Amino acid sequence: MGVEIRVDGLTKSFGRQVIWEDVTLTLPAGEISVLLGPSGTGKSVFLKTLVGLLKPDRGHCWIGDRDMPHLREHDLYETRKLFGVLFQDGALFGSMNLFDNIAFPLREHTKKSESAVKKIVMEKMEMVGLLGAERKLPGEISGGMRKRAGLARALVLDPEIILCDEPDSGLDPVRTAYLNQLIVDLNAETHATVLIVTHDINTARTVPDNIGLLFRRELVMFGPREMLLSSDEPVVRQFLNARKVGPIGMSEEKDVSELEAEARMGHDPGVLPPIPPQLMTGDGRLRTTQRAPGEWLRANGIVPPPGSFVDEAGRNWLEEWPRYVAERTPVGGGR
Ligand SMILES: Nc1ncnc2c1ncn2[C@@H]1O[C@H](COP(=O)(O)OP(=O)(O)OP(=O)(O)O)[C@@H](O)[C@H]1O
Repeated sequence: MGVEIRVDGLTKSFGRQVIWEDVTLTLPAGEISVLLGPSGTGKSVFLKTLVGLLKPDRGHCWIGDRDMPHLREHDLYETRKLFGVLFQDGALFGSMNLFDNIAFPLREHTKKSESAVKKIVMEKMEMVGLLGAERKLPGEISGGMRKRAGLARALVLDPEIILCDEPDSGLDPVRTAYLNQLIVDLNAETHATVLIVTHDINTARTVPDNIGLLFRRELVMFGPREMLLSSDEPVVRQFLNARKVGPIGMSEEKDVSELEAEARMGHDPGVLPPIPPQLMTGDGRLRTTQRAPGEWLRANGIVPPPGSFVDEAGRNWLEEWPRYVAERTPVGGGR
């Protein structure tokens, strides 16, 4: 079962450059969260700080009763084993074939026999669709395959927490859809707590239980997917709807004159598009952390935009949900 991560008052700077200040949020155990933000707002720095690769200036990051920034080297090393991290470029060793790359954490952190290592590596390679590519070098395969190999490597220690830094960058939309499905299925199976950094708005809108947005050195908002998808907050609205109108400009933020010009031109943020149904497991199983469509909106008295929760096949999930749940029991609970 995944673990909760509580981030409290986290602040990070490099020299005089403050990256973000006073970030406070809770990543609920077993849920999928997405972190968004314009380029350079420190999303990768945030992931590296969570896993203890970077030290914050101040603040806490609690994994259970362990506060990552304040652990001694040995405890930090041990706690890191709870994490599986998919770095932006897959971070594979160029001189090792895929099998050895994926086996690396097992050989490094466990005393498993080579036959046990082989069994786990092959299982994870099958999971990400890489069987048959064991002997290939990272330089001989496509970017999408490298991502999947990076993901397989992140999974070999059966992590409680999975951090993915732009898993979809450089992937075509079809491969992105497959990877998103893989992450949702994995989460259902293992109950790992997942945090994904992405620029892909479709991923952000459909995959997570929660969404957070970094902008202007702070966490503007973090909460349930439906809360951000129905938010009036200009930055959140602009980002989640990929619009030009709003506070975010080409070089991070627009200045006052640009915003005044937009106002004079009569640009308005427009109507909210329909809220899409959340991506569910590939084989129709129910995740234990899955919330009912529209649950957060109903609890907060918000009427969703017309057409919300209708999928590509025209099914309305607000109506389908009770029957769907009645036919299923939640899946997983892996460990
Ligand atoms: N080790 C480091 N030393 C100094 N500055 C750093 C270091 N790592 C990151 N930075 C700076 O921190 C800022 C945030 O970088 P980061 O890569 O986290 O942004 P990001 O939001 O992930 O961007 P993108 O979406 O483009 O990947 C950048 O200005 C970067 O130059």
